[in-house]
Amino acid sequence: MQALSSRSVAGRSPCVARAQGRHVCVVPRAAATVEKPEEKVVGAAWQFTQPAGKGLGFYTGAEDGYLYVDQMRVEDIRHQVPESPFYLYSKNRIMHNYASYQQALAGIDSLPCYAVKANNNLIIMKELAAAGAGAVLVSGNELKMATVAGFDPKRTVFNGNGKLPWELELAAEKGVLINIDSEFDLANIAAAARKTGKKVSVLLRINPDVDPQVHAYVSTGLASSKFGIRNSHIKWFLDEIRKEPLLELVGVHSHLGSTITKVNIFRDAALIMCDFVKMIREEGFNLKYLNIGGGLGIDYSHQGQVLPTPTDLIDTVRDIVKELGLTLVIEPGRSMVATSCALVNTVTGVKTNGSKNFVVIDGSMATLIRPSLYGAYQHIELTTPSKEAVQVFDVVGPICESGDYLGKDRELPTPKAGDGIVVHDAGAYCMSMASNYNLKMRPAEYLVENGKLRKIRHEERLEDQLKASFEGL
Ligand SMILES: Cc1ncc(COP(=O)(O)O)c(C=O)c1O
Ligand SMILES: N[C@@H](CCCC[NH3+])C(=O)O
Repeated sequence: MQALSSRSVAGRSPCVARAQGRHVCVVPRAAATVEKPEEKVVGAAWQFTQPAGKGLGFYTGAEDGYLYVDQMRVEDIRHQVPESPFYLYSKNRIMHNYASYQQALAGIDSLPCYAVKANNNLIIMKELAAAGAGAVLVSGNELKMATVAGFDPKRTVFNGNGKLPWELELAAEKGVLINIDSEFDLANIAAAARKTGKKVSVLLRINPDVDPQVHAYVSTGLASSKFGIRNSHIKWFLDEIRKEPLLELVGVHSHLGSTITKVNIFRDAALIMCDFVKMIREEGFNLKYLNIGGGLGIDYSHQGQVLPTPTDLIDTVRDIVKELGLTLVIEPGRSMVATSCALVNTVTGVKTNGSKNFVVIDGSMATLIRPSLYGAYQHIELTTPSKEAVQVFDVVGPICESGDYLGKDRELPTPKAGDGIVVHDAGAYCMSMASNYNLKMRPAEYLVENGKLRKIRHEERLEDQLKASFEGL
């Protein structure tokens, strides 16, 4: 390993408790007025005005025990909103999370790209684009949506192991940075460049083969991964790129995985990438970008877990980026939006099978699949204080699958039909992974913004499904 590996990271701030998740504080109550869902013009970059923990995002009121979002009671919102379940977001929290990355990146050349796959709500994308974020995309439709949202295509990265010719042509046309994932992907990117006549800036996606210590389904940077090039073939890739006058190799990319909770993992990978950068430069390429992907985890446990912040993450690679004179590209998704949202559900009923108690709610694995798919924990609580007996419940949906659950073995005050119950940290990979299984309709989305409730996406209707089936009504 080269010089950097033996050095400690100068100026690294100690890990501090993440200012995310549930906070307890007293705030004045605001009435829940719903704004009409029509589009709003997005103004200049949003100014962050509230410090974390003071009515920022979701928290329990210390005096009344109600669940709040910013200054509004979730229970009041629930009574204003006709649909259930629905996703409820705090704009303050989203912009605070983005501002945390901006602050962390101070002092280095950087391109923070929001991973649209985490949440592709157009209004949320518009807010982040207006605040100056770039975007990381994995499909042509994400690119189209990002363009509508106002992201500058030249500040977007197109990633993926199965990019289609039409998607690559669109990306080439718009001047998007494109990651090379394999031999065939390189051939397709070159073909797109030739077809459009555009010069394309490309990055090589390299697997540093560092274990991110996460669920196998969200681990992406090992040598065994389906993503990225074969490292042993790197010279072949360089030779092929050299032969293509319309391709310019401008950087290297790695993405280790998601829900990562230790920043030394990012440093280990960055050091390996540093060796690749040096080797590629020696081959005569003028690299500008080191893209370390996304992957920073959040405290889903709500137990005050001490997790690294964006500053901890950036500080761990700061010296590497500076020494190499590169622009650092980051691709956060989860850590930008997860904590900004709760899925608000209604209790349908409570039952027992003799050995287990169940709270049956109207949300399900179709609305939010992470617990069913990964066994992921997302914190669950009632929207109102309760003096009912606390029991252990599985919180389940109505889908015709035994794997349809939102939480297992949760201690909750016994709720009754009609009560509000939320699944926390639902801003990332929840709505964007929702489905129509059992013909459940994907839910509406609401945003709390400046003390007001704004509908930012309609609930899907059965008519939409019938139209897609050429039937209409
Ligand atoms: C290439 C790439 N970049 C960025 C992300 C975003 O990751 P996260 O949401 O964990 O920050 C992902 C998803 O894991 C990804 O595959
Ligand atoms: N969908 C996953 C994350 C996948 C990240 C994309 N590579 C999750 O919910 O945790």
